[in-house]
Amino acid sequence: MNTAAPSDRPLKVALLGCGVVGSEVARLLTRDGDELARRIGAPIELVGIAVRRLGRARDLDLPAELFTTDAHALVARGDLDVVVEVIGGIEPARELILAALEHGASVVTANKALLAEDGAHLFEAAEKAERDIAFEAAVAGAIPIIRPLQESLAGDAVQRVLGIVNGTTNFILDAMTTTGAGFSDALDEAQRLGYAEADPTADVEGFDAAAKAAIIASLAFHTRVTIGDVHREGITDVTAADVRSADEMGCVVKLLAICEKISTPDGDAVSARVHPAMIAKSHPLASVRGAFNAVFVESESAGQLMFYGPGAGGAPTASAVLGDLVSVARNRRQDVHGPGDTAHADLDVLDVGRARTRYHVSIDVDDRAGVLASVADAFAQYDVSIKTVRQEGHGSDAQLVIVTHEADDAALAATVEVVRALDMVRDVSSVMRVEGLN
Ligand SMILES: NC(=O)C1=CN([C@@H]2O[C@H](COP(=O)(O)OP(=O)(O)OC[C@H]3O[C@@H](n4cnc5c(N)ncnc54)[C@H](O)[C@@H]3O)[C@@H](O)[C@H]2O)C=CC1
Ligand SMILES: N[C@@H](CC=O)C(=O)O
Ligand code: NA
Repeated sequence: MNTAAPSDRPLKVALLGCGVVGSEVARLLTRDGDELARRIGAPIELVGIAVRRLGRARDLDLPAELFTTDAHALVARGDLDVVVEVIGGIEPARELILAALEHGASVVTANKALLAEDGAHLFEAAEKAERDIAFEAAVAGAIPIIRPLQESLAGDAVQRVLGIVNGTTNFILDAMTTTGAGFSDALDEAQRLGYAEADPTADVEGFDAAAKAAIIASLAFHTRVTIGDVHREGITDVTAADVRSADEMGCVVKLLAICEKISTPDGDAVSARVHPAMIAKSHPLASVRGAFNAVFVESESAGQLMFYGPGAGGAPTASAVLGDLVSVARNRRQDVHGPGDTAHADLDVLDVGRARTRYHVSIDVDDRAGVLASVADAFAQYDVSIKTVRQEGHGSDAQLVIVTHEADDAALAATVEVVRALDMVRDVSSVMRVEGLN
């Protein structure tokens, strides 16, 4: 175990993974090593890079001896100060991080999937080893959001966080909205640009955003939220018609992560959900384009804050990784460690049915007398109040487009079931939540 407090000796760093993010970290670490050493107060030495295959053409000017396929042996050297994990996925990333901490290294990771599934275990291991685990890159790429939640807002009471936290899906929805691009062409381009996860299902089905929502909710509300607690819907069912309807209402469609603290008769609880939503063009999140991300935080004393910037891609993510590297290396040098985990609030996580928002519902109907009254009755049955209703098309193309006032998710879901069963209703073709509209 590396117990020595390094004062002037070089800090030894190992890199696990040399893909989109890892290769950019290695490149910047090599190029800017002297400047980073001045910022840390000690030289840094990249002592090893774990890769899956040796000999792959990598555009890096580094000696071949640095590369190894034995990541386990690398983290077990016993003389490392910092291990940077950018392999991704659950295993072997988890066992490598735990071994790194056990051998006395602090850890920097971009691995939201692992943090959202088993963060508690990693934080506990870091605490026991008296080392840091830093993960700014895990949420919203280059945007500083982890540190603001952990430190800058530590004296405030965060009430709600609304974010666009997945670059790939924002890139796809933006392309569908602005150029009319098809879903799969836009996804191919996002993959080519290095935004997508190794398996892009994680992006388009909302798993990546749900992992980030779990991390945000845990930090914002000082509690434990795992990915399994987050209601998740992806963007694969969003159609060109949804995008058009949103536009007609003065909205755009975005994949949102929404984390809220909710008062219940039994005390405070949290809710975390990820789903596509129509958001008013006047809302600051509506203007987030391409692979950019933004996180909108509402807190008691600060009011509204927005954090905005590049949310994905090799260089932006490497920026966050290197920021963490400097920070944990400074701590190593002084033999101290950072704030660690605060999950003392121990709040219940509410089912999505308890979340309240507004809805846009498109219903394909028979164009005949009484249909509007029957549909309105179904909404009234569950106390879902209608704000606007309009009819589009005629005859076999008739459609009712309803926008509701705020209602419980469970009440809306029950209403939709009843509407779907009406014999004048051919289909409920789209149900989408609406945010940020007055
Ligand atoms: N690409 C992006 O924009 C962002 C990625 N992240 C996260 O950063 C991490 C890395 O992502 P990318 O670089 O995009 O993925 P990537 O798939 O390009 O790179 C991962 C690399 O790890 C290597 N690898 C897999 N198993 C290994 C093992 N056992 N030993 C050594 N190397 C191994 C793979 O061969 C690959 O080269 C993931 O956790 C991802 O979620 C976070 C923010 C943004
Ligand atoms: N695949 C992710 C990468 C960053 O976290 C995304 O698209 O946002
Ligand atoms: Na970040």
